[in-house]
Amino acid sequence: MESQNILIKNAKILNPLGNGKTEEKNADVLIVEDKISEINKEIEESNAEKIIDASDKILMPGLVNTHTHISMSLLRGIADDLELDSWLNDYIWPMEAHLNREYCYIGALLGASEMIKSGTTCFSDMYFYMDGVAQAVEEIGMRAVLSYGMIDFGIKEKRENEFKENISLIKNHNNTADGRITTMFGPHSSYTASVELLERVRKEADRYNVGIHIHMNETMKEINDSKEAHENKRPFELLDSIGFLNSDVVAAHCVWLDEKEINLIKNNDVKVSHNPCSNMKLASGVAPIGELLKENICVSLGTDGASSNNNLDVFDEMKFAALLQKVHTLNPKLANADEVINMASYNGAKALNIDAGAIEVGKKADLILLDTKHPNMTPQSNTLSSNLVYSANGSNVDTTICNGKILMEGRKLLTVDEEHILSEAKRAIIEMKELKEAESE
Ligand SMILES: CSC[C@H]1O[C@@H](n2cnc3c(O)ncnc32)[C@H](O)[C@@H]1O
Ligand SMILES: [Zn+2]
Repeated sequence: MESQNILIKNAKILNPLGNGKTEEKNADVLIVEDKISEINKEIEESNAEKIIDASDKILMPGLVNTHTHISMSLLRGIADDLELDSWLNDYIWPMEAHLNREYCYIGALLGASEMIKSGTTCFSDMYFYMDGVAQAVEEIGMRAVLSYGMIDFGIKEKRENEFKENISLIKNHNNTADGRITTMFGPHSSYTASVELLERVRKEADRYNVGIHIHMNETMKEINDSKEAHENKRPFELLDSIGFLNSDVVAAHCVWLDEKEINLIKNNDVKVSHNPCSNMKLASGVAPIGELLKENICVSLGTDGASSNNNLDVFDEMKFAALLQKVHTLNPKLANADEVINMASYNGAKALNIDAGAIEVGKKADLILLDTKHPNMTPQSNTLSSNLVYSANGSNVDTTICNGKILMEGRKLLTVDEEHILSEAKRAIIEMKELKEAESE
């Protein structure tokens, strides 16, 4: 993709400050190569090859989705209204047995298209055939942190294979695609990965200087099973006992936490990815976000896969994050719009160790423009945060820019053929269903 200087004129800017607050200003923003190079009242037009008139638009950082299984977009709607255990064991894993590199590549293009169209510029993914996912990310132009989902169920040969897969992902793709792709280790959870696997993940993550992406404390069953299997230790206590916890760990879900585990998260600076839609849909529970924020723990937002959500729209996730805490605690002040905007941008970037998530000179130019000329964005609320969290949805996003390149403008995807992706995705899921049918005959 060609690099061009982009000048965004007359934008209403919403900038997360990282302390749970936001600032609003009217200014022009100049993008040079992959970075924001100037923010000023009036920037000279001759500085730019491309000018975007943002008079009726809100400019904010691209959203960061810190927990996805992007290729699961193919499995959207195949199993609804189930709790996690049955959903995974009876429906998802039997279907995933028929995945291959090509399907994961197509699923990733489908998921990435949906994300770009709803304002997400970066996601953290844990799945299979990650080489195919990396190819999709490279082509479509998003930023992503990729991990291979490691499951050994205590089987040594399986464990060796999981390390081979994740280490080859790191060797082939860490810091590639102009720095847009980085990698992590992805042990699925402490109920599917053995202690031996988790201990080695810590060592290898230190050796390769990459982070760790893991599901944690998602259901009450998980806590009970952990206590039974590991001398009364809850999942975070187990990970603490093997020296696993550190500031490079992104823990998805964190629904069922006791006080001791919240202290472990805080003291080890573990990053929490909150997934309210998935937690509600799988009836997993309500994460104690108020307690985490009180302890200044870095909470970001994730959609989880499109099969437990059932979309990848982080605007939905913001709204549900705010509403769920209010109805659960009967406190309308909890998870306010500013806090939620910070979770979806600044905190997500911090969790994934990427230099984006805010509109500041020197940051990566990962930015989105929302069109305010829509009935649901009119009249404008008292604050831009209120508009964006409570009124907006992903289809209000007009323009998506990642690493200084325009990926969508006027709602048209520029780097890929959307029609082709949709038809390929339909073909892939039909083929997978046929393979599954043939197997059960
Ligand atoms: C080993 S790759 C990732 C693995 O995780 C499965 N998955 C998707 N959503 C969830 C969830 O909410 N909890 C646990 N596991 C989940 C996905 O289907 C893959 O098998
Ligand atoms: Zn998940």
